[in-house]
Amino acid sequence: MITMKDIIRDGHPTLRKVAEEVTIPPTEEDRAVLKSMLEFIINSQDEEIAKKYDLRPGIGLAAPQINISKRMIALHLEDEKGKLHSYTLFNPKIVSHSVEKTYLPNGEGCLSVDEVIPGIVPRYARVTVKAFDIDGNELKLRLKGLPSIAMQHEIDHLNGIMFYDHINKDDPFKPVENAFPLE
Ligand SMILES: O=CN(O)CCNC(=O)c1cccc(Cl)c1Cl
Ligand code: NI
Repeated sequence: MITMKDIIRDGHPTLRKVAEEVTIPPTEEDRAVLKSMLEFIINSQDEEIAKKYDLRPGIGLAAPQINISKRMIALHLEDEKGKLHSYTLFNPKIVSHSVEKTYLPNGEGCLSVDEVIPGIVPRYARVTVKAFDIDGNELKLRLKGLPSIAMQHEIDHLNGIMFYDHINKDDPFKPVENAFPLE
């Protein structure tokens, strides 16, 4: 099982690389790694397991965070309507997005960043994503709200981008044009 010791931290070069596309159909090994990434996220949200293994909670994980520079991500979160969004994806790609932007009022965090970095992280309010599922089938997702924000945070990891790269360095809480707080 993945634990915090497997997660690389800011400064590790892999976090700033553009990850390689996964060959489709995926190998058994790629499938096993992706499943273990989802398992970690679910474990990190389980009070007992997280306490037992000292896991920091997360709603997503990208393969570069476990030093695997491949385009694989896992997400496991509920949206504002209580709908579960649980995804294990290969080669996710944003194919279209809203002009409107949104951001989490309390900012974002990252398992690969040990310190809290406050500030507005502008994200597209809505995204359409094409990807391949755990079996190599192509799928299309239309997301808004927290699922949309988390998807963008994870796809950024595949392109060597960290959430704080989006924060205004001069004024972290400066209003962003056409961006509205979530909730
Ligand atoms: O890349 C994934 N992580 O670093 C896992 C830890 N961060 C989070 O769960 C998290 C927290 C707040 C906002 C967003 Cl969008 C995310 Cl994703
Ligand atoms: Ni992250």
